Amino acid sequence: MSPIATQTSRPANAYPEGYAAPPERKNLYKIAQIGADGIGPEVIDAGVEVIHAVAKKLGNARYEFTNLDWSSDRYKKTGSYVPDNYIEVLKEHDAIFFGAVGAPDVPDHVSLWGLRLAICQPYMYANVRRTRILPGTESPLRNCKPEDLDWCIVRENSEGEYAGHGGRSHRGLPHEIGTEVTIFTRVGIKRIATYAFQLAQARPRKLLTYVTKSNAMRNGMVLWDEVINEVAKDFPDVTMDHMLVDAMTVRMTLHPESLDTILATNLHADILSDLAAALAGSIGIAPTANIDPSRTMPSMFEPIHGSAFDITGMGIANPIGTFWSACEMLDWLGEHESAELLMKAIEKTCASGVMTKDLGGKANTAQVTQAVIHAIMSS
Ligand SMILES: NC(=O)c1ccc[n+]([C@@H]2O[C@H](COP(=O)([O-])OP(=O)(O)OC[C@H]3O[C@@H](n4cnc5c(N)ncnc54)[C@H](O)[C@@H]3O)[C@@H](O)[C@H]2O)c1
Ligand SMILES: O=C(O)C[C@@H](O)C(=O)O
Ligand SMILES: [K+]
Ligand SMILES: [Mn+2]
Repeated sequence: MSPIATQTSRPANAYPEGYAAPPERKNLYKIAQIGADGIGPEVIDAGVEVIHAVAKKLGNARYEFTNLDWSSDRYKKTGSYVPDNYIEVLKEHDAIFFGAVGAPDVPDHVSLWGLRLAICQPYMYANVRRTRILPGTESPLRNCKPEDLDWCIVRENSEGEYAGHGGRSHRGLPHEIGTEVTIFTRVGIKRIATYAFQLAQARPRKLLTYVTKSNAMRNGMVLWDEVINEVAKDFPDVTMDHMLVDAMTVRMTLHPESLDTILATNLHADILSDLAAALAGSIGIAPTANIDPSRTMPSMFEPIHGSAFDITGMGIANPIGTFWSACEMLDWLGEHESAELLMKAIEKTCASGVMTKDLGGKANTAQVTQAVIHAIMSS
């Protein structure tokens, strides 16, 4: 167990700029809008509204959204989530603003691979997931104050347990086999580790905890440990420690203040980031940035949650995770002032008690959206 570091100030939405030059400011940004399934379109429509409000307030840039119908409905009609030239279509945009994919009448592995993974897996190897306890909201952890939980999880987004390798044989027989082959490569580990160190370095505490399971998993996870320790030599100013993933769940719950930047594999970070969102109050608040650090592809921004069949169409989905994802998008585009304005408006709205049911409030999606827009316009 590592020493418990003390909290400094709240970090800005800092992204490392070590791979590609920061983008040039533009007057007009083209955004691919993919609400997709379930509550996805509900929260993305709300997100588009607040981005337009930010643009109106600051008058520094405009945002043009291309509303793409890539979804399970499209799949059911045409047999495909995306058109054949989907990468070319996306490349005409500066960023992708994504809701969620998954429908009750399509197998989840078909929908996920048909859309989210088709876009992110080959191109956006860094999945960045920040977590904080927003003002006016509460952690389910007893005595956990907002300053005790301020994390940035870096999830490997291209390989690992979700590489898509494996197969099925002897179908339907008692000795049927299914394999899910985990792929770890030196290249894949080195690039995500470098990214995570740069991100940790950009945050005030300069503290990186990396997570593996290199006791039971004795090949690929040991390669992770080795490569991360090699990369660490280039970042002497970053304090690093290591956790096995099972013990990490305990540390997140009992010593949240001891963590800052967290690096983990595709599967481990998928699970730990949902846990992080819940420990900060709700899965409905947490953002995701799927980043291509080379800026060859537009990066994709989405709330951490899925399509939430149980509340679809009720107008009660929490849009904060989507708004925070919009902040991440604006920041990645280089519109730092816009990102800051939107984050302040989110915080002000939560602090005023206008919140959805998942956070213990009474407001619906539209009321939270209007409150955030009001906070933007009156700032
Ligand atoms: N990135 C993605 O597109 C993504 C992510 C996760 C799950 N999924 C897909 O979504 C579908 C449902 O998955 P699931 O149920 O495991 O996870 P989920 O995130 O959709 O829902 C889990 C629980 O959290 C609640 N919830 C989620 N977002 C909320 C919000 N904004 N406000 C209030 N409550 C919210 C839901 O009502 C549900 O009770 C599946 O098809 C799954 O594959 C997609
Ligand atoms: O892991 C995925 O790709 C789906 C979902 O669980 C997510 O976290 O985005
Ligand atoms: K999502
Ligand atoms: Mn997930």
